[in-house]
Amino acid sequence: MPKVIEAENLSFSYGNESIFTKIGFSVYKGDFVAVIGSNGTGKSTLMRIILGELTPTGGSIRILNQDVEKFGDWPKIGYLPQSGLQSADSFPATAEEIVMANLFSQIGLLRFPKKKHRDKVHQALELVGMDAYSKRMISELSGGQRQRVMLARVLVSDPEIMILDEPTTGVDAGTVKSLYELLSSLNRETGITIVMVTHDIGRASGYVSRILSLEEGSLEERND
Ligand SMILES: Nc1ncnc2c1ncn2[C@@H]1O[C@H](COP(=O)(O)OP(=O)(O)OP(=O)(O)O)[C@@H](O)[C@H]1O
Repeated sequence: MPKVIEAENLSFSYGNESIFTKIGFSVYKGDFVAVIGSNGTGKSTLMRIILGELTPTGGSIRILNQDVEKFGDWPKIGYLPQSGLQSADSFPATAEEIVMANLFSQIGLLRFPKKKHRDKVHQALELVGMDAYSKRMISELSGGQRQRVMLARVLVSDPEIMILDEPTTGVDAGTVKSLYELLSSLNRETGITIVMVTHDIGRASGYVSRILSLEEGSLEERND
């Protein structure tokens, strides 16, 4: 399988605080990778480096065969940041609008969505089991329902790679299971590559194909 993310000798520091040193890993097309590690070991930092939001202090990172600083095809990468919409209590938008917002690069900011865009939004909401809530204000949804809407928002642009930073935060055990099942079936059926930061490896390990562990500045593949 081709490599879709490749890190070599990657180091990162915030000022004098070294977060990791000379780590290396590859993610292959169709992988479902869990990234685990204790609080503060740099998992979110690593995701933000993959996304080109932070510049490494050493080494290189390539995404879809291009150096990340030259990469321009960001619609192919879907990102669900940590605690995406958990605190959006007064956010004045419906579920449908939140998902649609991720299509504006295709629609054009000042144009109106066409039927094909509306259909895509509904398909994405249906995929995560939230189409019945499409007209609901996001502030009127539970934490788990918001997380599903955020996943639909990532999925609507048909990304090749999804980067999910703790997608199950604030989600009850039953919903966690169905979210993992959903991710796993998307991964198997569409071949989408998923990189997911999680603290919940106990439950996630049954669904993911590989586990990368970031501890004390080093990254290792776990085979359990
Ligand atoms: N903008 C920043 N400036 C300085 N230090 C930062 C910044 N962001 C994060 N840090 C520090 O870098 C370290 C790694 O943070 P990061 O958020 O990447 O960890 P994490 O592994 O995702 O943690 P958690 O599991 O708690 O979400 C932490 O010690 C954190 O305090």
